[in-house]
Amino acid sequence: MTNAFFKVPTPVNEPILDYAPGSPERDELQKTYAEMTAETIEIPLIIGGKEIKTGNLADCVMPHDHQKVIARYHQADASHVAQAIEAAAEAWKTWSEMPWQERAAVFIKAAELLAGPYRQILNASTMMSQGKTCFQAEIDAACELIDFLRFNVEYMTDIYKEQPMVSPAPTWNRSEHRALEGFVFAITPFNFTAICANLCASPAMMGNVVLWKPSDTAVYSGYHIMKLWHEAGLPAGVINFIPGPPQEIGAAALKHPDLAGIHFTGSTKTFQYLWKSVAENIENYKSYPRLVGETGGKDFVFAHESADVPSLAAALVRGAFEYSGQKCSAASRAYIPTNIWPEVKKRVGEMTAQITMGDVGDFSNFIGAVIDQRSFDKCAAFIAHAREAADAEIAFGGETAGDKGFFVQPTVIETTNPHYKSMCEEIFGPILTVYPYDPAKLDETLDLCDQTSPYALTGAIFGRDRGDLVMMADRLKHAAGNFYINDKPTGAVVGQQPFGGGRASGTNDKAGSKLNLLKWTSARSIKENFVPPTGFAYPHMLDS
Ligand SMILES: NC(=O)c1ccc[n+]([C@@H]2O[C@H](COP(=O)([O-])OP(=O)(O)OC[C@H]3O[C@@H](n4cnc5c(N)ncnc54)[C@H](O)[C@@H]3O)[C@@H](O)[C@H]2O)c1
Ligand SMILES: N[C@@H](CCC=O)C(=O)O
Repeated sequence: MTNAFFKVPTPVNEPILDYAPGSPERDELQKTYAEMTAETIEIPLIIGGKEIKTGNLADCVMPHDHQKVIARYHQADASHVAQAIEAAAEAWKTWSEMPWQERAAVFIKAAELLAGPYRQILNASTMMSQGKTCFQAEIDAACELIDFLRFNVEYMTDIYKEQPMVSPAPTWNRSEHRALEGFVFAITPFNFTAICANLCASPAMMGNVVLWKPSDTAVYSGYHIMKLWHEAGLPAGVINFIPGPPQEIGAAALKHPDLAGIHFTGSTKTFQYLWKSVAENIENYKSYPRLVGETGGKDFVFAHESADVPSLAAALVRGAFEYSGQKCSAASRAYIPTNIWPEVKKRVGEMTAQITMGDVGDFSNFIGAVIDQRSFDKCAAFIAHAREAADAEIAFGGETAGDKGFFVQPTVIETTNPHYKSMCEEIFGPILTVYPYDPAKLDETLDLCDQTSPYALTGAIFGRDRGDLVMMADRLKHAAGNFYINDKPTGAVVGQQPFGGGRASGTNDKAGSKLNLLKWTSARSIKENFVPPTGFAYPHMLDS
């Protein structure tokens, strides 16, 4: 029992290390990467803190060298889901009752471990399994995850501090926040180690227990996250790691009466499937499962003719091609006025030609490969379609090479048709489609941008005149949950631009914010009456 209102350490964004030649962080990361790629590890399930080997093995490979097996992981089946639910229920008894400051301490410690000894382990594992360059791994697996952990602890205390405004005498009104009754099912994508960890950590921080099904292409970094939680002192059974076939694991968890929430990031199609499954089972649950999903995007850059050409061109290249366009925020369609397009195109072409692509262990590369064969084939199909189309052409790039790694050259498609296939559909690869528009048709082109895709995740506008910027921002108000003015549409930072989109892009619960944490708690309003009435009659019933 402690008598104090604790104040948590004030969160600050983790500084991004630059990995310049000769820097200590570069040496350490290169050494860690070399050591980790030299061995093939075995990855068990982790249920109730115990390692479980099912014998049903699958491989983890590197996207830039897909013959290189870095791990063999044991896959769960429906029986392991049942075990994990049991282990989680057991852990819930103590974890959901643990004082908040003790839960906070686990995640603050995890942040410090990650800022220190775990930094290069998580960076190297993200480079190896998800094909990120050192810089892209650093901003994700190290900085963003540290920020999620530190800032969420602060947001959690903000939630707990909020109390009813009024307690008329002789009463005292109070609010308390309970864990959800049951387990949260965290289903995570391949592309951000920080997102995968946070989808588990944010419900757990609020006192919940979690079943975690990682993407089959991010099991390797996921396993290292589990080690981080363990070292930070997270009790057994709070987060249970169950990689394996999505349909089988999903079906077993989704129909269970104790499903209290789904914390998902991934494609729109998968989230819609999950939502439908919950709807079909709705009568079987003990409570209404909370559904939080951040999903696909078709993110845009829209330029006014007054846009600064050099910064617009740089934003297109970085926004579209960093991490091979595999950020949900990546610029994938652009609307550029015809009177500035020739100059923008020249600059984009010059920069694109300088992009280096290859093994991410070679720090001179700007990008690696796309995640897997499926993604490679999808990119190749979009490129082939553009080569054949009468209303589109390949302006730059367009080469692919899949023998050693899943390499797709950064590609710019130019189209005369604002509804051309790659202006509308999410690709999730290094392909940017540009529609040069007549500047006299600004108004209708803004409508096109707003209405062309079902998504509303990120978007950027470029221009100089404040009146034009205000008008464009207003017209595109619902087209993006993360909106940028004269900047690329990627690279949101926790504590600065909480992340998430609307329409088909998700429930917009803003990862890395109080809004998200509120989903993982069930409030109880308490009224205490110090002088309760002793009779039933109202004053108007009394004799005068
Ligand atoms: N909005 C955001 O914040 C955000 C962030 C990152 C990625 N994304 C989106 O994620 C997608 C790319 O990630 P991905 O390829 O890993 O997505 P995905 O939908 O293929 O997979 C996401 C997760 O869902 C699981 N899954 C798939 N089918 C399932 C089923 N039937 N039952 C249970 N689980 C199932 C997968 O195994 C994986 O763990 C893109 O669409 C991207 O835009 C969105
Ligand atoms: N938060 C990241 C995108 C996450 C999705 O993949 C960004 O803003 O670039």
